[in-house]
Amino acid sequence: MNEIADLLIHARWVIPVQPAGVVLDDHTVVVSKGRITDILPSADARGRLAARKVFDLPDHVLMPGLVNLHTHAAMNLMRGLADDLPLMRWLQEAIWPTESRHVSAAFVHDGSLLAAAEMLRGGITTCNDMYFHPEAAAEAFATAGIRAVVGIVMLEFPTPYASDADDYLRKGLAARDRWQREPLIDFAIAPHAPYTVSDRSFARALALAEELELPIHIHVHETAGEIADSITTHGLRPLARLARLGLLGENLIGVHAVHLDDADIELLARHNCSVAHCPTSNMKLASGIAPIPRLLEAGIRVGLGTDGAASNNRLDLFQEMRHAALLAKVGSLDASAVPAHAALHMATLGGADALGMADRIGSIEPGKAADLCAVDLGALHCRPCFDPISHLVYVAGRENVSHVWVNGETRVDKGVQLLHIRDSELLRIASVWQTRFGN
Ligand SMILES: CSC[C@H]1O[C@@H](n2cnc3c(O)ncnc32)[C@H](O)[C@@H]1O
Ligand SMILES: [Zn+2]
Repeated sequence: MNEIADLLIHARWVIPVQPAGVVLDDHTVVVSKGRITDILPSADARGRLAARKVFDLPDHVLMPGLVNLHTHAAMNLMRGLADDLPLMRWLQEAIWPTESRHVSAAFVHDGSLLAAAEMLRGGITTCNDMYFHPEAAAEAFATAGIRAVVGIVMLEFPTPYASDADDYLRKGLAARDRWQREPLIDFAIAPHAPYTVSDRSFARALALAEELELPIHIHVHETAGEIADSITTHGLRPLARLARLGLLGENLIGVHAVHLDDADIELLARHNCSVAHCPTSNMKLASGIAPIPRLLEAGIRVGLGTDGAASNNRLDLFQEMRHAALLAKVGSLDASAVPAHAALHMATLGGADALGMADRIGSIEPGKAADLCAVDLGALHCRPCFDPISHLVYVAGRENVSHVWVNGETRVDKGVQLLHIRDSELLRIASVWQTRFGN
């Protein structure tokens, strides 16, 4: 007699992502104790296997949960506050002054909870976050039941959260100690950017990342101005400076990486760094077009990020997949650049690999965590469907996400509100902050 599984998910198509480009017709994914235990034809599974819960998804793709490789979740509370500005004016004239007035542990908790709900409903099961008060973000992510890598953030200048670089690290490490036993929460060292962190503080960040075996999550080469300023101040481009400081390595996730010359790409490849590509944020802040086809050609691992809701303004990885594919084509004048399967890989296994989590998440393979997303392609705008991978990138949107599971737990069912947090409560939280912002 077979053991009873926890979940059986029968889907019209299963797209495991690994092996690349494979689409399994009418397959079933079996889940027990939070892990994927088998993937087999539904004709073999039906009638032979039993489970506590069975999902029949006759018009759906079942795919790995999406990995948001770069976000500032709490910035959901600043969505639409400052649009149509370039990065440095956006930060210096609008965002940093607002953050210094409003950011608190409560702000970060509430904003991160709203962001987690938005992400889960859009099929995102893991996020790599960078923001103040990581202890409050971790609490919100744990409550929402999203997998998260929480940044131990670090800046040189004082904010209401911390007084100097050492204080940021001390507080971030205390958050890590407190949340270390929570299975969905991991940590990274997150120095904000080369232009806000000193050589001395980078040395401390590196020592900690090495000692604790943590990823390093940093904005880098986002604008042309950042590079010119670094040459003036340090006599080096930012990536060359980070290389000299010993920061470049397989655990480094460089966010944006828009303005790269051949030597920068060679540095990233030689040190086996990865890149978080944020196409929508790069367009909205007019930062530029990241040379993703050249990075992929050089063997650099690339994942996709939304950035925060104040520079995107959606936490929507379906949008990022589409923008990544389209922007690569227009940037290289090559219609074959970043085909649909490459965009899907970046949004799943590429992000997992960058986080050092490819053994746990990012694809549908036996032994991995059951972080899964079902997309209903039964709608009129998705028919006919000749290639479900093409439809995921070029046709479907987050509104077509019907089900989401994290570690085998159902978080979203039939696209309706999160199962364990009421929309009415989330809307109440959003309106409290809107009032505090004076609107
Ligand atoms: C220290 S917490 C993170 C810090 O980063 C700011 N931020 C948000 N988006 C960007 C971006 O695209 N480039 C640089 N910095 C960014 C955010 O407002 C926080 O201050
Ligand atoms: Zn960012």
